Amino acid sequence: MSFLQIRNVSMRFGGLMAVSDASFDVAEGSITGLIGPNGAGKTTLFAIVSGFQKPTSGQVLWRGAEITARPPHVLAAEGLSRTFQIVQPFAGLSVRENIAVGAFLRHRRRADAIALAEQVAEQVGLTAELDKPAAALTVSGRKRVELGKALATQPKLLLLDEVLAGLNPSEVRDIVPVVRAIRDSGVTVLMIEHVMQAVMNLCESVHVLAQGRIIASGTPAEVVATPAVVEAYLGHGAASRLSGGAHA
Ligand SMILES: Nc1ncnc2c1ncn2[C@@H]1O[C@H](COP(=O)(O)OP(=O)(O)OP(=O)(O)O)[C@@H](O)[C@H]1O
Repeated sequence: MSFLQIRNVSMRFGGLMAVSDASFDVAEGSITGLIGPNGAGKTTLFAIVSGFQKPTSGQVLWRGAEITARPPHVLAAEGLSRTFQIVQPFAGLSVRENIAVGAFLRHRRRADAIALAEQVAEQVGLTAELDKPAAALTVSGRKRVELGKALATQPKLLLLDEVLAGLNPSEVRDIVPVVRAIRDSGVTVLMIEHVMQAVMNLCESVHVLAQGRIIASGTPAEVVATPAVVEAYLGHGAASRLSGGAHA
């Protein structure tokens, strides 16, 4: 049985099919990538999987049970959490308190939530920043807080929406092992990512969305060598131009 199954999911906004008949599976214990050009429908698909949006049609199954349109807080309690592309820490709260917001899902007592937050802060490399106001952190620090907040809900499946966007190459190199360690601790990861260096390093399998459709699935090396993927990113005819088969 697949851990997560996305079955023929479509999402229409007026005349626009943001996601069109998308199907793919995520294996338990994997780091799976979801890539594609801007506007391909990746965030919309995440919103559907995490219960923030109800698809026009199709189903999401998790551990064999249908979870389509189950509310986000119910899914979080069941072990499915997500991060957001635009990170918005609670500005008046410290890093410790921000991460504890996630931990309160599992603990009623403040002391317990804070203890879990401190444990998670170590996992995401924020121990030295625990007392700082979250708003005082760099982009990279705020991304770690967002990751920590989701991790503090103790997910079994973690959806990461562009955690590496806006980071410089050395910051990306620093976060890649953090994501890998999260998976190694038993959390299945599905990540939207534009930073291909990280996708190549981290993901065992990748699904490519373009104009709402899954156009390729495979290992990172397989999908980047797929002509349809090259064309989705670089335009019609790009694949044959790159391989020297035609002249622009
Ligand atoms: N609530 C909405 N109402 C109308 N159109 C929407 C809505 N949400 C997304 N869209 C449209 O759906 C399409 C897919 O958007 P989505 O944000 O899912 O793409 P994406 O692949 O995540 O893009 P990016 O990589 O730029 O974040 C876009 O054309 C977007 O404008």
